Amino acid sequence: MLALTQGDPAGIAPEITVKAWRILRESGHPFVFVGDPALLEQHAPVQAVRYLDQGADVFSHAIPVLPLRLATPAAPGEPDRQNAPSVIESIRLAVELTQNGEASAIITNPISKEVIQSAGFKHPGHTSYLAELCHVPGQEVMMLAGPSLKVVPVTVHVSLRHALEQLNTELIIKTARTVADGLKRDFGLKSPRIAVAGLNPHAGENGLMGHEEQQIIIPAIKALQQEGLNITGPMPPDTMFTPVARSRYDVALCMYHDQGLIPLKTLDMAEGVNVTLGLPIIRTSPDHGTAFDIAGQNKADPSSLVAAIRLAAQLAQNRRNAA
Ligand SMILES: NC(=O)C1=CN([C@@H]2O[C@H](COP(=O)(O)OP(=O)(O)OC[C@H]3O[C@@H](n4cnc5c(N)ncnc54)[C@H](O)[C@@H]3O)[C@@H](O)[C@H]2O)C=CC1
Ligand SMILES: NCC(=O)COP(=O)(O)O
Repeated sequence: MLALTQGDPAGIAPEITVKAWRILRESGHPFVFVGDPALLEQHAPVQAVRYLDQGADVFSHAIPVLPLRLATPAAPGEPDRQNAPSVIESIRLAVELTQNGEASAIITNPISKEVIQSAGFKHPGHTSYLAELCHVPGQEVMMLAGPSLKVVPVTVHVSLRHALEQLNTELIIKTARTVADGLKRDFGLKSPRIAVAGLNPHAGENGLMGHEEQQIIIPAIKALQQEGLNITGPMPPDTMFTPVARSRYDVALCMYHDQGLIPLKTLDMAEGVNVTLGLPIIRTSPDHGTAFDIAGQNKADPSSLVAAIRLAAQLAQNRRNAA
C-alpha cells in the first residue's frame, strides 16, 4: 500500500488528491491519504481506515484515509501555521508506516517551506527531514525525473551565493555516487550515464570565465571515472539540455537548483516527479509546490501527483523484484 501525505491543507493538495483518486481508482495503484478527512469529504467519498492494508478494499469506491486532525479548518489560498504540526505529523507518520512495512512507499503532497519554518520546522523541505527520520542525515539526494530528462541539483535550497560557497569536489563526488547507486538499484540502469554541468558560461572556457570547473568540478569527474562511474563533463550548461545532448545521458548533475529545475519544469512540468535518492525508503512527490494562487478553484492539474504515485509503485515493485 502507498501512503500519501496531507501536504499544506490550504494549497492544492486536497484537490489533486481527489483528482488523482478518480484517475487511479480505474487503473489501480491504491493509496491511503494520511491527513484530515475534512479536506476531501466535500469532493469525494472518504472512508477512515485504522490500518493501511484496509485501503485496498476501500479504494475502488472511496478514498481511504488514516485520520489526522487539523488544528483549525483550512481556507484555500490562506495558509495558517497553526496547521503546521499536522502537516509535519502526516510526513512523520507516513515514514513510520513505511519503515514498519505497512506502506511500500510514501508520496508527499506539497508543503510550504515558509509556513512550516515559521512554525519552527528546522529543515529546508521534506528531503532532509526524511533523511533525519530514516537515520541517514546527509545521505539524501534530490532528483527530479520526467519523461524527457532527469536532473539532480548538487546544491539545493540555498541562495545562489550560498550555493557557490557550498559547492566542492567532495559534495559532487558524494552526490554522484548516490545517484549512480539509486539509478542502478531502483531504476534498473546497469551503468547510468551521468553528465555533469559546468557552473560558469561555456563551462568556464578553460578558466576564462571562472575557475570552478578546473578547481572543483573536473577533479570530481576524474575521481569518479577512476571509480568506474560512467560520468562525463563539465558540459556547457546552455547546450546540455538540447534533445541531442539529452540523448547521450541518463541524468544531469547540476551545480545549483535552478540550473536543473528550469529545464526539467520547462520540458516536463506536468509529469515531473521529485524522487529522493539515498534513503532506505521510497519517496516521491509531484514536482510542483502548493500553488496557493489557484487553491480551491478547481484549476489544479493532478498529472504530476499521478505520475509520482505511479512511479512510487513502480520503484517499490522494482525493489521487491530485486529482493
Ligand atoms: N514538494 C514540495 O513540497 C514543494 C513545495 N514547494 C513550495 O510551494 C510553495 C509555492 O512555490 P512556488 O514557487 O510558487 O511554486 P508552485 O509550483 O506552487 O507554483 C508555481 C506556479 O505554477 C502553478 N502550478 C503549480 N502546480 C500546479 C498544478 N498542479 N496545476 C496547475 N498549476 C500549477 C501555480 O498556480 C503557480 O502559478 C513554496 O512554499 C515552496 O516552498 C515548491 C516545490 C515543491
Ligand atoms: N524545488 C523542489 C522542492 O522544493 C521540493 O523540496 P522537498 O520538500 O522535496 O525537499
